[in-house]
Amino acid sequence: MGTDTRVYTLQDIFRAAIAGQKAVAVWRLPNTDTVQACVQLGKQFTTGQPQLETSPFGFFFCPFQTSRQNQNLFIKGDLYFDGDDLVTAADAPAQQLDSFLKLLQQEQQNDSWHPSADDENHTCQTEQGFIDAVTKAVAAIQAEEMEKVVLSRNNRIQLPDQFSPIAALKSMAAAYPRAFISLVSIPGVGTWMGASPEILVSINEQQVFHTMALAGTQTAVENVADAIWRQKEIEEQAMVERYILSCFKKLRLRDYNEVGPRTVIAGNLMHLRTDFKVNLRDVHFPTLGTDMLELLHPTSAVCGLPKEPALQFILAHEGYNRSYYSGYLGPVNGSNGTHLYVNLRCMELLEHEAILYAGAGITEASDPQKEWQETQHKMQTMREILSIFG
Ligand SMILES: C=C(O[C@H]1C=CC=C(C(=O)O)[C@@H]1O)C(=O)O
Repeated sequence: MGTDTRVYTLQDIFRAAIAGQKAVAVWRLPNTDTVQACVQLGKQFTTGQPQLETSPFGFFFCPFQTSRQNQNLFIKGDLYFDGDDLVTAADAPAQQLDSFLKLLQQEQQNDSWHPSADDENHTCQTEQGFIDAVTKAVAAIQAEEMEKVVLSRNNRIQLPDQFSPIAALKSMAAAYPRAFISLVSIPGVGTWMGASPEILVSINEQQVFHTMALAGTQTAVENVADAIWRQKEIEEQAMVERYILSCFKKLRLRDYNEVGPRTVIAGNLMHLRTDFKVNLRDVHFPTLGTDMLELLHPTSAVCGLPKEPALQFILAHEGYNRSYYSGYLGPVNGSNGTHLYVNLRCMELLEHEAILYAGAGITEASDPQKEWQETQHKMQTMREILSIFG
């Protein structure tokens, strides 16, 4: 790896990536201050099932369900920005690196992004459509076709004239210190930003594997110790826990540490969360990250339980393509390890509009109107950021 001694800002790097038609990912891990970024110089982004242990450094961006249109993507870290320095990978293609550095030095002024294509993918469900789907889901659960299903929707809103992706990212980082903050922009694919509260799979520098069961939602109270949870949310979260435990069981892994459920804050909301950790050095299970990722996604926090009937219900009744919402994203084999988060509390950027995404866990005790309200509250996480631009 080589280090360019000139001082660049995150904005310089993002703008150069957009001007040069490069894929770029920017992220900030929870409870840290450093905003990191990586840029891929080549044009091949599609990848198969992520293999975490053997992957080069980069950033995965994977959909809820893979299809021809929504593939697993990988932004290889040809260039890495750690908040101060720009570092080049030893195998970065020399010619493309040269052109990129020229673009950087020219100081691009344009605050744009690789827009998502404005197609039928972005049809939005009406309030009545969502409520009808929830009503059908409750009936299907009562008929014992499944125990839980997560139904979601999207909503298009006009982007403010002054909108800037890097300014929005910085606002997210300041507003949501406990969230995983991200901005991903890929030519021909689109641009997504979000503030996720949910780890899917993470492996830190000490080789500690971490996943979590996050579910149950209510608006935040000042003191989390005062939070009172209804039976509905307790059961909803317990199902996610049960699902994670079933994945450990499939891998015959018994040596995990479980803490929770406890109440956690996520922006304007609170959730119930149970953390599961495994010391990979103790269990001698080097592929646990890859194996769990394959088993976990999509978890019952975004799909349902049992997984298959819940998935079929979603595909039949949601009425739109989730695309990369409720997929997963994050850096792999970086200086802080591998950190894949569920793509929640997010939005997709078209040229002049943002598409906000949110879902809610439906159980037999769900009230359709309340579930609609819950998706409104979840969309507030991104609305809040857009409102900063007036
Ligand atoms: C599906 C979403 O949230 C999940 C994560 C936490 C709580 C959830 C819930 O209470 O329904 C969802 O399972 C979303 O934010 O779009």
